[in-house]
Amino acid sequence: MTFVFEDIDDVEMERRRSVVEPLTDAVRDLVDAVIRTEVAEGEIPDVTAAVRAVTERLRSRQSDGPYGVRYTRAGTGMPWGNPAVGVRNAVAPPMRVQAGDDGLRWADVRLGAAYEGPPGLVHGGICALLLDHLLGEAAGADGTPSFTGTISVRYLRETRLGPVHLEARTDRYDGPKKFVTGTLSDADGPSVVADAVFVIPRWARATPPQEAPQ
Ligand SMILES: CCCCCCCCCC(=O)SCCNC(=O)CCNC(=O)[C@H](O)C(C)(C)COP(=O)(O)OP(=O)(O)OC[C@H]1O[C@@H](n2cnc3c(N)ncnc32)[C@H](O)[C@@H]1OP(=O)(O)O
Repeated sequence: MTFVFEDIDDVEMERRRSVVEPLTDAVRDLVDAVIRTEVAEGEIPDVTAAVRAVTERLRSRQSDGPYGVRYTRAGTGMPWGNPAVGVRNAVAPPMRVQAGDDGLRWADVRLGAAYEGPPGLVHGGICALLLDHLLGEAAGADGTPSFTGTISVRYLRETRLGPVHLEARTDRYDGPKKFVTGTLSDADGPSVVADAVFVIPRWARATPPQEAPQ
C-alpha cells in the first residue's frame, strides 16, 4: 500500500481540481443521460462511437493503475479516484465531507437515477458505501489512520432518491479500536443507521489516541 506525495502546494491542487472537476461532472451527467434517454434507437450507435472516441482520447496518456491516495506538501489528501468522494470518479455522487464540532463529519448529497435500487429508492449498497466512507472520515478526525474492521448497517425504512444528509462521529476508543456511529437521512428523516469498529493498523499503532477527536 503506497501513499503518494505530490510535490505541489494546495493552491496548485485547487487549480488541478478546477480543471478536472468539470470533466467528471460531465461524465456524471452522461451516466444519468444514458439511464434516462429516450432518443430513437437508431441514434445509439452514433452516440456510442462518439463516447468511445472521447475515451480513446483520454486513454492516449494515462497511468498504469488506480489513482491512489495522493497528498500535497501540506498533507492535504487527494483521494480523487475514491468511489464516494473522488474528484475524478464519476461513480462518486460525489459526497463532499464537512467537519463540525467534536469530530463530527457530515455531508449533503443528491442521489439521482444512477443510485436507484428499488423503484424510486436508493440502493442499499450505496447507503452502505456512503456511510462506510463518512464513518471512516469521522474515525480519521483524530489524525490517525484506521480501516473498517466491522460495519453494521440497519435499514430503518426505505430511502427516497433525492437529497440525503449524512452524519458520523467517533463515540469511544478501546486501544486501537474506534467505535463510530452514523446516520443517513432523506427528506423524511433518518432512514439508515450504521455502527462500526475502525481499527488502527499495526504499522500506525505507536500511540493510539485515547481521547475524543477535535
Ligand atoms: C481521513 C481519511 C478518511 C478516509 C475514509 C475512508 C473510509 C473507507 C474505509 C474503508 O473502506 S477501509 C477498507 C476496508 N477495510 C479493510 O480493508 C480492512 C482489512 N483488514 C485489516 O486491514 C485488518 O484486519 C485490520 C486493520 C482491520 C485489523 O488487523 P490487525 O492485525 O491490526 O488487528 P489485530 O489482530 O491487531 O487486532 C487489534 C484489535 O482489533 C480487533 N479487530 C481486529 N480485526 C477486527 C475486525 N475486522 N473487526 C472488529 N475488530 C477487529 C481485534 O479483536 C483486536 O481487539 P482487542 O485489542 O480488543 O484485542
